Amino acid sequence: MQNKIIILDFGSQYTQLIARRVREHNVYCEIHPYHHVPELDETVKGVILSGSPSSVRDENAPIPQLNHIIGKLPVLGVCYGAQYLAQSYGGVVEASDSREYGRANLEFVDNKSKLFLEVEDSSQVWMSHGDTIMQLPDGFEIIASTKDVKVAGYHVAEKNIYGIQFHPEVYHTIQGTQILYNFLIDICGCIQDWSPASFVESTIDSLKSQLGNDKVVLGLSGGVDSSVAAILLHRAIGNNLTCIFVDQGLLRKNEYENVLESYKHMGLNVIGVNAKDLFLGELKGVSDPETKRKIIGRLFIEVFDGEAKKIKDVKWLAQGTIYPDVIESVSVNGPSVTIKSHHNVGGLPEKMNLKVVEPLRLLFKDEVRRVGHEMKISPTILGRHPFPGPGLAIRILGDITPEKVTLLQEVDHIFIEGLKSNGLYDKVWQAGAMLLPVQSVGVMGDERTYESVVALRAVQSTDGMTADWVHLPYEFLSRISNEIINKVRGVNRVVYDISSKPPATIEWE
Ligand SMILES: Nc1ncnc2c1ncn2[C@@H]1O[C@H](COP(=O)(O)OP(=O)(O)OP(=O)(O)O)[C@@H](O)[C@H]1O
Ligand SMILES: O=c1[nH]c(=O)c2[nH+]cn([C@@H]3O[C@H](COP(=O)(O)O)[C@@H](O)[C@H]3O)c2[nH]1
Ligand SMILES: NC(=O)CC[C@H](N)C(=O)O
Ligand SMILES: [Mg+2]
Repeated sequence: MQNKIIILDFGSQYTQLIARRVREHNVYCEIHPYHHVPELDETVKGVILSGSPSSVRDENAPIPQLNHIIGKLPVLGVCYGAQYLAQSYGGVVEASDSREYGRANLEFVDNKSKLFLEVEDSSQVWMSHGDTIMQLPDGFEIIASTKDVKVAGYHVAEKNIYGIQFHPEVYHTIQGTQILYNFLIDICGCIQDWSPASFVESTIDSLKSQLGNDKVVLGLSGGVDSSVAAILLHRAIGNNLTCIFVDQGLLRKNEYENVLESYKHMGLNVIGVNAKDLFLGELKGVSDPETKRKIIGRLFIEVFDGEAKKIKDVKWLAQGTIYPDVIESVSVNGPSVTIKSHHNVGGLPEKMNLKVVEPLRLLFKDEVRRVGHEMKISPTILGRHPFPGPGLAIRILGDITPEKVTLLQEVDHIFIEGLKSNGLYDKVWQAGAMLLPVQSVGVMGDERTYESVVALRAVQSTDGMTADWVHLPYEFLSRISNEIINKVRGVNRVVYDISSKPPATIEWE
């Protein structure tokens, strides 16, 4: 990779989207919190400042250190980023009556400006701001306006700064892709060298030099991420890699056997560990979601550690951690908050004997799949729905018992097999069932029942960061609901989750 873009995050809900759009142009980028601007080397070609829920007028408004950037690299400020730059050079930003949320059209656009080459005169853009740049500092030139807002875009030639009030990263900004292309390629001079093939090559090289002749154990789950990580590592260090698949007692029905079987022909060295009693024992009576996650994270590491000791001289633990796991788990991104502690990131114990290596830590799920495809991993593995490491523990709301696990495994099995046999599995990004800590009254065979409620969830997504519920056919839902209630003892009611993410999340805990 010869070049990259740095995105400074001020906590906008769209920061991840900026990253995705940049990568869609085959340009690698990294998100950093606004208060941890990384060292710049010659590979960094430009900087994008994100939007923010804060106002530049707030007393505690986020303020970045840009001294070593401005004038040296092209900078694009988006919304808050643009407002911040304008204000910091003496411009005026006010909470004005001309707030804009949603669609707007450019009334004026200087399409001779490098940023707006090819952008059409009345191009539709997407706005989301309450503050408005009322006055620009000297040397700032307006390059776009809307009906309500005079400064929808500006350029500072002397400092190589561009600012835009609208969001080029959202799909509703129709020419956002073009605008980002102009910034990345024409203004920053990036080479479009970020591709699955280049990722595979450069990752294998850097794994080789990072790991040398060291031994590594990898947590293998049968999922997409750890399978891709395993193949990358296997190509880099061969038999110094041992994969460990843990049955934490919270897997899907028959999952343990199926997964072990599916890895048989991949040339990997895989060890299966039955740790059901350990996990279920420590989780007994625990009902707080974050506590469950932390316990599970810790136990996984204990099991990996134990297995590593048996192999001797193991120095590293590899995991299939990907970008969303990191983003949601820790507030690495400064102002964005911890949503939930993914077991493999936020759930790790403070002290660890093994050093962690995570070759996919900077990728989104769809990128991981593309990398897997590049390495010719079987479509059956790459097409699997994601399944969280804590497994059914975060789908059983409240405390966990072996009986609840068995019940939910049966429900999940009926649902997933139903999706498969009806040709719906591949149309859904992720699906599963939740066991609610709720009993409801029913009537079965003329008798009163007082039994559990389960919720089915099926979502569409590209990267797990945002998701929408799938409009599964009523006919299908009706048959599945019947089958579950008829076959699974203890369930007398099935509901379907129709919430998107945000505001909900995919898993219920
Ligand atoms: N049962 C397990 N045994 C060993 N390691 C696991 C297990 N479950 C999860 N892990 C580790 O935790 C990481 C994160 O889990 P996660 O579910 O996000 O990814 P995945 O299982 O590899 O892929 P997918 O998202 O498709 O399920 C995995 O990549 C793997 O390293
Ligand atoms: O390995 C994992 N360990 C975890 O602790 C964890 N929590 C959520 N997930 C998965 O991440 C994606 C987003 O989930 P949420 O919308 O529930 O945050 C979904 O695909 C979830 O299944 C996890 N995966
Ligand atoms: N999307 C944004 O960056 C918004 C910036 C600022 N909070 C405003 O309302 O104007
Ligand atoms: Mg998984």
